Amino acid sequence: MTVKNAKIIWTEVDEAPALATYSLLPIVNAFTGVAGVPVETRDISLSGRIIANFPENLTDEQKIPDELTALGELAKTPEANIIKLPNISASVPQLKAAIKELQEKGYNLPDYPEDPKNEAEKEIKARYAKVLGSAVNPVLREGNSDRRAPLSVKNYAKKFPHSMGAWSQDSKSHVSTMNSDDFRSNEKSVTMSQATDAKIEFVAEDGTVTVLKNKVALQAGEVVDATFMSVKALQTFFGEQIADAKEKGVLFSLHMKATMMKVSDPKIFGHCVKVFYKEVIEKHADTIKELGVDFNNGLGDLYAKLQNLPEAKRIEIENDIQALYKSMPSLAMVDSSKGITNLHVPSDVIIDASMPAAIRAGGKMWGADDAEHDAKFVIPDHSYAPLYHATVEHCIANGAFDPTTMGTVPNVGLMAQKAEEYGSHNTTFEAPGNGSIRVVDAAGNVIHEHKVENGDIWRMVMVKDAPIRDWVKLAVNRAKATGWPAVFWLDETRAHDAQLITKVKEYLKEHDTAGLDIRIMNVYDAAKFSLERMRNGENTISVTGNVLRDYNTDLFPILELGTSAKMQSIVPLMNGGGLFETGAGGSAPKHVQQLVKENHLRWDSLGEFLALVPSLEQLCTATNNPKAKVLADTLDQAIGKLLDNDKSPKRKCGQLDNRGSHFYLAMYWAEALAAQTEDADLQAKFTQLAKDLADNEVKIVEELNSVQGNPADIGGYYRPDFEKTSKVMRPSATLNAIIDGFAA
Ligand SMILES: NC(=O)C1=CN([C@@H]2O[C@H](COP(=O)(O)OP(=O)(O)OC[C@H]3O[C@@H](n4cnc5c(N)ncnc54)[C@H](OP(=O)(O)O)[C@@H]3O)[C@@H](O)[C@H]2O)C=CC1
Ligand SMILES: O=C(O)CCC(=O)C(=O)O
Ligand SMILES: [Mg+2]
Repeated sequence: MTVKNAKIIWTEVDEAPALATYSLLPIVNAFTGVAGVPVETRDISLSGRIIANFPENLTDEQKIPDELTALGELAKTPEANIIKLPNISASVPQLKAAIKELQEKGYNLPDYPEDPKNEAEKEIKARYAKVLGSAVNPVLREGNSDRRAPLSVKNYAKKFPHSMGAWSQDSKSHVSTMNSDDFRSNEKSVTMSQATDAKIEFVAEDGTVTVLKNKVALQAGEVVDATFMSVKALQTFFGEQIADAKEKGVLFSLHMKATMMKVSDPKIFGHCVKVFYKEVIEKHADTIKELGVDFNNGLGDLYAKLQNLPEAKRIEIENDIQALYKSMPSLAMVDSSKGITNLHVPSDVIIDASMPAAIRAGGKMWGADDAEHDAKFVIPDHSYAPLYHATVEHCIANGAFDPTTMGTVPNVGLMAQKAEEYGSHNTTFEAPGNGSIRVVDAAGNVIHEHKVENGDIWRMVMVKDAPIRDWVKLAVNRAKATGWPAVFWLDETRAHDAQLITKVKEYLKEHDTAGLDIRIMNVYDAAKFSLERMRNGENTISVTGNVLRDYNTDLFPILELGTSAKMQSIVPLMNGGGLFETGAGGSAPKHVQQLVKENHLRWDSLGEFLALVPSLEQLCTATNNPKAKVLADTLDQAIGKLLDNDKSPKRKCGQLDNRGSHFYLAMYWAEALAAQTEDADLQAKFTQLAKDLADNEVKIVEELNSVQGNPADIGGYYRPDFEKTSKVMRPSATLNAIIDGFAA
């Protein structure tokens, strides 16, 4: 069946993947163009989304339509064929920086009102809230996730193993987590027997009722949880962990997901900053209040606002901060040369990437002395901390993993329709006082109720029935396709998981599971089981909820492949169609800094290459265009050759980088198209291109590599200048002439 308007949508995003697109997309367009495969771009970058939300302030030329909302709608239809590159999930400091850059570029945008004073400012803040945090992925993810390392990629890691830091059996590194009064222990969960419109209310101690959320539509069969983090317990926990890190002589580090959990986690982060810097904050309480410092934005917010003080006062506070460090444990650093600590910005240390990086490095993080040290990894809530606890424990006992012999742990993740915690932004609240917070159905029955204290972080979390059923199906399919054990990481002693286990058992009955090894294990046991098998070279599918989907798909690939950029990430959409995510990593801000400094971009576009294959296959089916299938098959061969010949970008300036790897992909792809005989027309067209690229290989690589070593001007960070960036990302006149000539 052909699908109307079928085309491939390539998303324009931020930072390193956006820069890579400047080089890669002209090549992709040239190849798809001659095969009649339509590829269109949509701007869902942070700056693009900001611009789209304030049309009335802008000139016609500056305006951008709301592409994200349109793509969100598209993702609910069978036509969807979206290649989704990683984008910035902005913290408040990043959002403010992006607004400032746009203002300087002549966009008449309002400042971000941190503390709105009137209705107009409240409205502006609400509009900016739409682009804050993880605002893109949950909108597009209308399906569950299938992330894995293709065999060719696994073989590449075996042939060209990445470095792994050594683990010592004397390592003092460890995970610290709460054991009571956190989200995990306070959780209550039910499965709705019928649909209702629920309300969330705060009932003060004097009985006054305040509505926190007027209407939450709940479906029959939906799993609905409520829980809270006690702020008193959290503060006590932070105090204890700071003292313990000092006593054990390890770095203190905090690992949160303040980007995706944009309401709860910045608050938890803020409490940690306030406990760590308590002495200074108390001593200068009046000044800090006057400055309007918001510690949820990190210590960096204090440093930024100190600039508004008279010099003597500023220096006094800065000196007090330095003096405080003498009595505190050393902090893990993000950039020791610039004095940026783990507690400076809530989006610098993001747990899914930060914990695997530390584990890969032998359980170490960087200290202020620019050396690696053992660390305390603080992960306050204990729902998912056992994953890292088990991994650290396993590595201390058994040493680092060996990429040449280890097995693989792919993931089937429950993600669709804003599943679980990652969809809870609109239903997370700070308790406005002492009392209780309750969820009440349309008939007035209480679904959940918790006694809370002022400032406690309460949230309601939902997952719908249809995504759960689809997730079980996907897990069974993957187990059948591989013959590997599939483990549902669910804990019968956790309220939410107990509801899910009932459903999983029910939905498994819908499939023929004879001969399959399907298990249900809690997080710690599942991690231990998978790690042990992985060490023995055995493969185990992890079937998890949304948070562990995120954590596992960075942790295991970073250990197995050195980076999650080499993952294949497919989201079969529930209404048909596909979302093809590129890798499982982020937008790598460090890579942009390197490009700007020395014109070397080490971003690996393998994720983009891998995403394009199933996207082309889907387009072939949707449009009945067999040429798209030929493109897909030959691209797959080209990727294999690229890996085999190790033409992936290297890390150091002067070596082959992102641009050079794109050249090799083009050459190998053209060669494969020239060699195939299925489509004579494509064969004829690509034979000359393959020859032109091969004949000029030395010259092109020389042109691409010789520009490196000097600063590169891309005319912006959040909204780089198109012309300047094109020039930087397409520096080979020879390659450009060949590709543009072919496309013409
Ligand atoms: N799907 C999405 O949209 C996602 C978006 N994000 C966003 O990305 C930003 C950065 O997040 P962060 O947690 O630092 O994670 P990143 O994955 O961006 O960075 C961690 C490190 O991973 C390595 N890496 C990741 N992708 C690649 C690649 N394609 N090629 C080579 N190396 C790669 C780099 O390591 P090295 O230094 O060794 O080169 C990089 O510095 C944030 O704004 C975050 O919100 C994060 C995750 C997913
Ligand atoms: O949306 C985000 O902020 C990050 C997504 C992410 O880390 C993931 O899906 O792996
Ligand atoms: Mg992630």
